[in-house]
Amino acid sequence: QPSLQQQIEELRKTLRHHEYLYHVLDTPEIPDSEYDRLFHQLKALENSHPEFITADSPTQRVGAKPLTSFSQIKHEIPMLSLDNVFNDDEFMAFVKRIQDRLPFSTENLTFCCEPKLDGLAVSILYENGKLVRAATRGDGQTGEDITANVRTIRNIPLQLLTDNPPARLEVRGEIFMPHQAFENLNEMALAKGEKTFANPRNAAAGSLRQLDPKVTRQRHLMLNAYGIGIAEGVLLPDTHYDRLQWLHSMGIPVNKEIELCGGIEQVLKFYRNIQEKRPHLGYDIDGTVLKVNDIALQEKLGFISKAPRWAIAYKFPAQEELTV
Ligand SMILES: Cc1ccc2cc(C(N)=O)cc(O)c2n1
Repeated sequence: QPSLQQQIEELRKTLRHHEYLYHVLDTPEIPDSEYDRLFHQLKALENSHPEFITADSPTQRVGAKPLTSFSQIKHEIPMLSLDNVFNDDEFMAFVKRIQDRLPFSTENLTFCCEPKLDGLAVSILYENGKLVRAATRGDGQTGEDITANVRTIRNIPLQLLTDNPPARLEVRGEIFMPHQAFENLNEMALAKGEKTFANPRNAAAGSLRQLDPKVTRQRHLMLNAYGIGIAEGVLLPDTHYDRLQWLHSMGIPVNKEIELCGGIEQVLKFYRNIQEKRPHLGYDIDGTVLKVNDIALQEKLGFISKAPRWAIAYKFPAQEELTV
């Protein structure tokens, strides 16, 4: 007969596994009713033995009580924004500037290409695999502490799914509100005579800046990771794409449209392909993000005053207000 603590730990492990399957892989193996049964079993055990409750338990997603204000967080590594291009020629000029700065002829530079989600950039810090802090990008140097709100977002793991987590790992990503959640939110707001949001990005921003996590929890936000900031006690893969796959393997959600493109033609093909898919992705994007895949090259290229030399956002032409 396993001890009470073993039963609790076993239930937590099972629930984390099913959260990962459902929220990150989109491949649930049990019906929601079974997940709820396990969740309530854990909740009951923890309620009858509160001394065993830990902050990283799946039951601890919603913060205790609302905050009265947000504290500030200084980013140890600045969160920079991206330079933009708006047509093929400008993109090709971007690539040429890169090639002029790299010694060898880089005819076929490999780019890691992804849709540019239209949400809010955040920083999420894991220490020894446990989510300890989350912050908005803010002005790039200082952001707001939104840890309690981020903990309520279902596809963000409270604990990394790995047996040997890095001492410190800062995940950077975009938090967004899918179209379905946005429509439901505005429908309910209308029904209650409350104000509606103009677009999913504003709705996500408003939902993250809630002082009461119980409100944030109802907003069905999602994260897609796009990079790594602080990384201590771990040897990172040496390409951007492999780093994203590594995050994904530990339970961090990554956008499934991301792919590697060798050379300008393939990148432009990716851009047009995402533009075609845009109307039915189920969430707002405002372009693509194209990054030199090789980390050593990224480091060689460095940053211009405010943005990396090694990455560019190739935006879509401005569209009349998105009718979601
Ligand atoms: C470096 C950087 C900065 C902002 C970003 C923003 C997005 C985005 N909005 O999806 C994706 C990225 O790969 C980004 N990468």
